[in-house]
Amino acid sequence: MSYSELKGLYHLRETIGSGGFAKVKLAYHSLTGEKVAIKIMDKRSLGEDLPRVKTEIAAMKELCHQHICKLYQVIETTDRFYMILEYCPEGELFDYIVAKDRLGEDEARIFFRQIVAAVGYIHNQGYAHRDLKPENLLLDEDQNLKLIDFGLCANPQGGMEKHLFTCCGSPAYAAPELISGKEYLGAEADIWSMGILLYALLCGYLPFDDENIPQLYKKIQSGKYDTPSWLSLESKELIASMLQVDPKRRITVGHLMSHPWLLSGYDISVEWHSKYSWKVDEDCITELAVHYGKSRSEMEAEVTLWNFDYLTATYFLLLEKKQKGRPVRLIQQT
Ligand SMILES: COc1cc(O)cc(Nc2ccc(C(=O)Nc3ccccc3)c(OCCC[NH3+])c2)c1
Repeated sequence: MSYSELKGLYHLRETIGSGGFAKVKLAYHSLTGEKVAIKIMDKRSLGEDLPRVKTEIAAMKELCHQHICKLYQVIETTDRFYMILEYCPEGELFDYIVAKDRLGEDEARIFFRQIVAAVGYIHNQGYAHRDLKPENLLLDEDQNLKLIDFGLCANPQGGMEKHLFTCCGSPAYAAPELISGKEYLGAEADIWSMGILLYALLCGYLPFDDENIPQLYKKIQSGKYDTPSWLSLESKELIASMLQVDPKRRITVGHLMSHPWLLSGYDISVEWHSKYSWKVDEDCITELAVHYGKSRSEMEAEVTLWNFDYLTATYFLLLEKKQKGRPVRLIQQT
């Protein structure tokens, strides 16, 4: 494969993941030398999943948060989509839980606070993820969680969203109202999935599980699950407040943020605001202006178009370098 559209912009390395209609390759951004992940999708094999990609790209352009995997650039050609994404080398939360069997409350709390921060931000931006599960939470090099795969996300104010369930994902994380095909709100379904996630973190297995799908649906709709002895009273209460069959009785992400279980050991509620501001960083603008031989105001005007082109990627990756204490410098191209 040539991937000629990436030539000179990114140095492609090995494939680090391949799923249904996508392949993810490791790459280096040539101007900063920073590592990125490039998700490559062939339009032909996408078929009816093509709208999912457009949904995801539109959402990712709006969602910029420390616990959401960052989209740096989008390249669309006649045959392919390329999404240039934040590098998350420590794998999936799913594998992390399996490797440790289950997490203690303190470690689970660190991760769950990050998940609540990401979902709180998404809901505040008027979105719902709708496919929350440990496979969609990756760990970056600092062991921070990054939420990925917004292919099923939607505007939670939407009413009867199309019953997407049949085409994807494992039902084990799906809310009862989603399964019964009733009208549902994405934000409420996300809270249920977070309950399943917290249970999986603390127990190492799922509250509702069955190979037989109709049986699994019955268990989910019953809302009955067992709580192992090692769970504290507070964690049981928190899980119960999310795994409410009636979505109107379910806790909201706003109340989650100041729930006693999430606060214990911390004196501040979950900080869900994005650390990124759309206000540009002066040092990065200066370095870009020097590199491209433009004035700072010209450079700032071009960057703040946020075209998710190579310039957007270069700006965000320069900002990453600065935040990691590396020199805010571009590599002079020979
Ligand atoms: C918005 O972020 C998204 C959206 C999406 O649809 C898919 C992904 N997928 C990603 C993103 C990054 C990685 C990654 O950096 N992996 C990695 C890097 C170095 C070593 C090992 C893995 C990614 O990896 C896929 C394989 C991991 N199960 C997928 C992000």
